[in-house]
Amino acid sequence: MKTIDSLGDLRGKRVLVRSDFNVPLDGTTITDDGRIRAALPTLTRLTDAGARVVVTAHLGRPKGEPDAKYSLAPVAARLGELLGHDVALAEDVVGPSAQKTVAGLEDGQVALLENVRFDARETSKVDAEREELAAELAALADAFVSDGFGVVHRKQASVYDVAKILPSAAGDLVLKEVESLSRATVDPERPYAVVLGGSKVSDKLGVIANLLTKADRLLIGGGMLFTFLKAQGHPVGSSLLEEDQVDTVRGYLETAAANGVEIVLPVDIVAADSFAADAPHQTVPADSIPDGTMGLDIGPESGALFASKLADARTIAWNGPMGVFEFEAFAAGTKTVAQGIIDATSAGAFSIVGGGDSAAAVRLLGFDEAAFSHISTGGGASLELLEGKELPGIAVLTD
Ligand SMILES: Nc1ncnc2c1ncn2[C@@H]1O[C@H](COP(=O)(O)OP(=O)(O)OP(=O)(O)O)[C@@H](O)[C@H]1O
Ligand SMILES: O=C(O)[C@H](O)COP(=O)(O)O
Repeated sequence: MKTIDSLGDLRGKRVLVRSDFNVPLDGTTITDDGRIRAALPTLTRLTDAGARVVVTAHLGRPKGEPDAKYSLAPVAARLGELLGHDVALAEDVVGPSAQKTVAGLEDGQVALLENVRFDARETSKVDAEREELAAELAALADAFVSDGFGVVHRKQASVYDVAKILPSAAGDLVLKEVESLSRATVDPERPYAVVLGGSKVSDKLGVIANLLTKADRLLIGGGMLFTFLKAQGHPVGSSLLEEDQVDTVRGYLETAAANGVEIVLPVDIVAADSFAADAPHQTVPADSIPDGTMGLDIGPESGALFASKLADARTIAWNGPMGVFEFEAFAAGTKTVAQGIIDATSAGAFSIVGGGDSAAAVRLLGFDEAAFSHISTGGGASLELLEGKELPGIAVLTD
């Protein structure tokens, strides 16, 4: 991959940086700023070099038009605090405000463009539409640095197309992530265990087919476990479910059995009456979730089972919390798995935590980040790398 050094002397140059600032928010309060902090090395390196830094990023999944709920204003404020000087936020993506903000930048200053997904062309499946937005972004800069590792699996204008127009390089975060994750993709030490959870079920079910050819054990928790339970013929109440994936998942179970890959499913579930922090709840066997209740965490027996399957692993990748860890009552499964991974790491395993929410869970639940071998800022991106896929936002930076 091309590095920032390859861009030459950047003093006085306008450098467009794609960062991943898709941080968890509670209203306008950032509940975990890990992704912003992870972006700082590249940003300060560029400002130290005298560049005029223009950052583009997304937040959430707005519908291709401005939506105040997804404004990057809280991010601009936090970034300014962390950098120690104000970060101007343009009111639009590439319009008059963006152009004026960039024109006002001095050497060594940083500005942020408003949520790039406020422009429908960013995520368009039509090449020409993305290319048009990429050209407008490129017109704001002299060079491009791709540093939003969490989004390099997206073939989007600010990630992929713009890199084809400007002299481009991978930022330090992207380089570090790719190097660390390669320990799990290039000849991993075995047993290799992958723990999957979270709520982006449709995104993540697809990765299982590929992981079945790479990992020795797959531990399934979080929102996707219910599609597995359903595939085994069990009731799941009103839990998260991808009904149209049930047959596919049944196929995964068969393939795993035929290939000698162990799929470990929870044996008990914490089922709640509703999706709320104070919802009445009970622990029930995984094969009999009562009607009208929803599974919001794996149960204690499952936690112990998962920990035992991690204890002798030599490589571990974890993506997605085991339950709704944001609510204290449903955080135990995620805590037990995090502790299991930490114990295995102390015993010599190489461990990767992937996913904005998983990394946030580790910090919010009070675990020491240094107790894991690598905490990735990427969710889908780290998973796709683990699957062995070529990521568009990486491929485009390769000579
Ligand atoms: N059983 C469940 N039902 C509903 N939501 C769940 C369940 N288990 C976990 N979650 C939710 O999953 C969310 C995290 O899922 P996600 O797939 O986004 O994780 P991630 O891969 O770490 O993050 P990202 O893809 O954003 O980097 C958390 O907010 C958590 O509350
Ligand atoms: O949170 C993430 O995983 C990245 O920021 C990508 O977001 P997306 O899944 O909405 O493309």
